[in-house]
Amino acid sequence: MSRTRIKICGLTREQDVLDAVQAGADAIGLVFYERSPRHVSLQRAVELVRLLPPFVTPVGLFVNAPVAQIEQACSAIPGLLLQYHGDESPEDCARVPRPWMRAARMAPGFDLLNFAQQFAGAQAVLLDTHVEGYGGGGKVFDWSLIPSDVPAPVVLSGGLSPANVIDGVLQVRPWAVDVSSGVEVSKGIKDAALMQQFCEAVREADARRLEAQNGC
Ligand SMILES: O=C(O)c1ccccc1N[C@@H]1O[C@H](COP(=O)(O)O)[C@@H](O)[C@H]1O
Repeated sequence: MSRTRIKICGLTREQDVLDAVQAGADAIGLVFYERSPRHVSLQRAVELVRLLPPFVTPVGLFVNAPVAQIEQACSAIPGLLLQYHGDESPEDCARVPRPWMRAARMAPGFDLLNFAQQFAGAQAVLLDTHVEGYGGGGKVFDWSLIPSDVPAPVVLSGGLSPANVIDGVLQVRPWAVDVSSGVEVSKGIKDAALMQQFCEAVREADARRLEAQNGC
């Protein structure tokens, strides 16, 4: 069993990046969507990424962005993983030759298997709750909507917090979890203790999975 990877999204401040790394984040998310309260400029993103140690991945979140903007971000931030969180088509997602994942907006009736097949070039599908706007709404969706045979690594997202992430990991068994609102004091301002609790809860869930697997 591989441990559950952790992405903390929507970082805007140096101290939050340091605290996220200290807590054990595997990836940090930088929101390049101008309408988000967590939006960062490219210059700011570059400053934040400079604080990352090796093996912590910067993720750039885009919503229907022009290709030139994505290319500019990729040139400025080597190693940027792209998160497409809008209405991008599979062709849109493949335009910039970088690893990418595509967000699915989960709601009753949504055909996730078909979606994952359409976006077969993705490194992962990120499952977020269907909310007004595009995401970061802090709302949980019904995890029973997720089929057991999604043909791509799953990143579970949408309203996760230290209080519910153990259940999420045990029920969904995702490749990774992604959190934003659930570790914030206000939009774009993270809380060190909440990030720590979130990462500890994921470790606890992994330990319980391992125990169950070993029949303890
Ligand atoms: O964070 C945002 O403001 C945002 C804006 C537009 C699209 C996605 C956004 N955030 C992503 O939404 C999910 C769920 O976030 P939350 O934990 O429910 O707040 C997550 O992947 C964020 O990266």
